[in-house]
Amino acid sequence: MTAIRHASRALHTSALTVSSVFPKTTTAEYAGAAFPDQTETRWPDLHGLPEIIVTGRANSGKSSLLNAVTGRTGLFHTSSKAGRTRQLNFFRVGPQEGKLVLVDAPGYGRRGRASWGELFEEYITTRTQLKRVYVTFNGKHRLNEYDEGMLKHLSEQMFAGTDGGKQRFTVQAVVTKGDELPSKDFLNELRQQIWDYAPLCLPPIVTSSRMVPPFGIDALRRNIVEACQG
Ligand SMILES: Nc1nc2c(ncn2[C@@H]2O[C@H](COP(=O)(O)OP(=O)(O)OP(=O)(O)O)[C@@H](O)[C@H]2O)c(=O)[nH]1
Ligand SMILES: [Mg+2]
Repeated sequence: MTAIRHASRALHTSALTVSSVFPKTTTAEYAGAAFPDQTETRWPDLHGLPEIIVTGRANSGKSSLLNAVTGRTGLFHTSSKAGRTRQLNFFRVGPQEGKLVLVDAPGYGRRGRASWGELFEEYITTRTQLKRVYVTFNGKHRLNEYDEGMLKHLSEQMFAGTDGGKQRFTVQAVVTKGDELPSKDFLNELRQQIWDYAPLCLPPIVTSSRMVPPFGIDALRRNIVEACQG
């Protein structure tokens, strides 16, 4: 069984191209969830498909971003009220049994909850198929202490538990709500702040899920496919 899983993982990853994962009509389907406050977390078994997870402050536009990435409007539930996503939601993307998995996380910060943070922590420390963590920053706001804490923490966790210093996952910044960015200088400030706290964080991709057509999404799709090839 394990051998079959390894073989199928090799198949999944060898053929990854942007057009094979995200064709004009992208196949994306709900593949399970992991819930906070469980005595033992039950993780969806997705046969080792590569995964990426999207985190960020509550209401920063994570779920809207994933709708844009999959070309949907309501696949990922969104709300103008912070705290809409309350569990880790797994979505398989790509034809047949899927090529990769997108994971939508609850938000952190003043409007987040400790148990959501614990679930995220368990995910990033144990999920071996995790390839890249995407951290979203609302283009209207400066980083706050929660963002700084998350960036520092991810910088440590990237290498945690690996003897030879092998990186367990990479971290990519994404500026959301780019339609509301006050200025280019503000973006440069955000970029600098991110690097101050996470020097290895990949430079921000600027996006807007609200613009028609959405902005920066092709770059993000390419980035996701590249992350999942590794
Ligand atoms: N202006 C603008 N608003 C956006 C954009 N993307 C999302 N929003 C709005 O931001 C709000 C929050 O969006 P969500 O996608 O639910 O944010 P989230 O980070 O998933 O929120 P939680 O799950 O509550 O943490 C909604 O009112 C969205 O319409 C964008 O690109 N531009
Ligand atoms: Mg959400």
